[in-house]
Amino acid sequence: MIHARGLTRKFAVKRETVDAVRGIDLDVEAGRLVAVLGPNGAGKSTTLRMLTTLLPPTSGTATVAGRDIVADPAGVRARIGYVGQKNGAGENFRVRDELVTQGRCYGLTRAEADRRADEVLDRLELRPLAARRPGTLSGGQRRRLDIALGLVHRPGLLFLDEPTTGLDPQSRADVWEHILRLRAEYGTTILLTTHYLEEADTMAERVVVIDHGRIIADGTAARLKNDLAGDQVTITVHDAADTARAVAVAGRIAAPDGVSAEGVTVRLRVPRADAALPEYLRALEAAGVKAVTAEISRPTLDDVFLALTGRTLREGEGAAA
Ligand SMILES: Nc1ncnc2c1ncn2[C@@H]1O[C@H](COP(=O)(O)OP(=O)(O)OP(=O)(O)O)[C@@H](O)[C@H]1O
Repeated sequence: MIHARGLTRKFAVKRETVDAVRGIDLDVEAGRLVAVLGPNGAGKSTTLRMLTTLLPPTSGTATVAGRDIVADPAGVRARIGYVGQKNGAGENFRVRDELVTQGRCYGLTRAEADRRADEVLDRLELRPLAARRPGTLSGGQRRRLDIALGLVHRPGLLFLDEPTTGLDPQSRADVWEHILRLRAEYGTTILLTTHYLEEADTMAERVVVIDHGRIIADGTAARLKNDLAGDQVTITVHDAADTARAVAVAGRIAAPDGVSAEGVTVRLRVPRADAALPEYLRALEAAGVKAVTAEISRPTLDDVFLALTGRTLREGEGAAA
C-alpha cells in the first residue's frame, strides 16, 4: 500500500534550512494498522503530508495506493483518506450535509454521495448528530466527524494525523474503538501519528519510531521492548551507605550502563527481571544489605525511546501540553 524510499523534506526558514525529514524508507502492506510515534518536531506530520501529496518531497520517491506521489498526486488523493490535525468540517453545513458535500468533492453523484454519507454516519455512530452543526459537537464527536469525512469516498488507505490529541481519555478510547472497528470490518489500511505512548503500544500492530526526521525503530511494540529496552528491577534500601553497596552488587548482575541510583532507590535494567530479582536479593543479603522494597516492571515504549536516544518521549509530551 505504501512504498517510500529516501524521502526527505527541507524547509527554508529565514536563512536557515530545517531538515524536517532526512531519508525515510517505509513499506506498509494492505490491511495494516501502523502507528508513527515520535516527539514534537520529529517529522511525523511532514512525512504524512508528503505521502498524502499535500507537500512535495525535496528528494526521494514513494508510491501510495499504487500511484506515484509526484507523478500522479491526483491518483493518490482519489484512493486515500486524510484526516489532518485541524478539524476538517466547516461551520456552514450540518453534519450530514458536510459529508454529502465532501462526497461530491470526490466526484460522486448526488445519489452516491447521499448513500455514502449515510453509510459513514452509521459506521461512526454519528446518525443522532446528523442535523447538528459541527461547532456544537464535543471534541470526540468532532474527531469522529473528521474521520467520517476522510472515509466518504471509501478509501482503502486512511492517514490520521494525531487523531486523539487534545481529547479527554474517554473520547480517546471512543475514537480508538471506531478506528479499530473500521479496520476489522472493512480491512482499511491505517497509518496514524501519535505521541501517546500507550496508544501506540496497545492499539497498533506495528510501531514506527521517528526522531529528528529518521526512522530509528520499526517493529511490533513487544519486539521493540524486548530487543531494545529490557526489564527493570527497582529496590529501595535504608540509607546512602546501603545505596552505594547495592550499586556495587548490582554491577555483578546488570551491565554498567544498566545500573542507576537516586537517593535510596537503585534500578537495574536486565533482560529478565523475574530471574534477576531473586539473584540480586541473594547477592545483597550476602553483602549485608537489606532491601526495604523490591519490584520488577516490564519496559514501556518510552524506555525503548530512552534506550535509543538518551531522551524520554514524555519530556516531549510535557512540552506539547
Ligand atoms: N511549513 C514549514 N516551514 C518550516 N518548518 C517546518 C514546516 N513544517 C514543519 N516544519 C519543521 O519541520 C520539523 C518537523 O515538523 P513536523 O510537523 O513534521 O513534526 P511532528 O513530528 O509532526 O511534530 P508534532 O508532533 O508537533 O506535530 C519541525 O522542526 C518543524 O518546525
